Amino acid sequence: MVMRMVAKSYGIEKDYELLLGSTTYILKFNKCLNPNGIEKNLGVIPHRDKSFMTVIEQQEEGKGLEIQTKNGEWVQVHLSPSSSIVLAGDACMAWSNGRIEAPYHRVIMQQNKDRYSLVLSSFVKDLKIEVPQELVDEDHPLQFKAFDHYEYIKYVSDTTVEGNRMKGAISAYCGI
Ligand SMILES: O=C(O)CCC(=O)C(=O)O
Ligand SMILES: [Fe+2]
Repeated sequence: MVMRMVAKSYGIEKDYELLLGSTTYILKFNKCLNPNGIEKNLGVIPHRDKSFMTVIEQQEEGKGLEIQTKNGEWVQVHLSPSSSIVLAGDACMAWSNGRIEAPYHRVIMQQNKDRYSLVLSSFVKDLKIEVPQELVDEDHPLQFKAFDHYEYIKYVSDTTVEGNRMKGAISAYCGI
């Protein structure tokens, strides 16, 4: 829904519909353990999602998820149990020719209890992700070559933890 609106505003609905036809989803149940008094314990390491899009629901109201701003500051995302947050992943950033930023995020544990969240991620299967022509012009030269999403995931997992932490993994993989 969010993506459909974004695609419409860029005039690339047809390209988006094509991707949607090849989209698969993975639902992950995430548990971060009680930090047992350790202040500001890291729950999830800073990363950019390797998915196309991610939707996060946090079980309880509270702090935890943080997103890094362009000037390097970490800001807390306040999520109520009835709301979700939509994050763009690396694949969406590349597809949009860098127009849609995949946020660098992490989870910081600040309460003395386990934290549960539901993470729904989308991936594009059996179709190369290619920047729509409409998003390339003199002011916006092509930034990413066409790529296979699952090959990209394989590339990242082959480079182990380092690959997952790498902020610029997608640029290293298919950047121009
Ligand atoms: O649990 C969360 O709120 C975020 C988890 C996350 O960033 C991820 O699984 O990629
Ligand atoms: Fe994430």
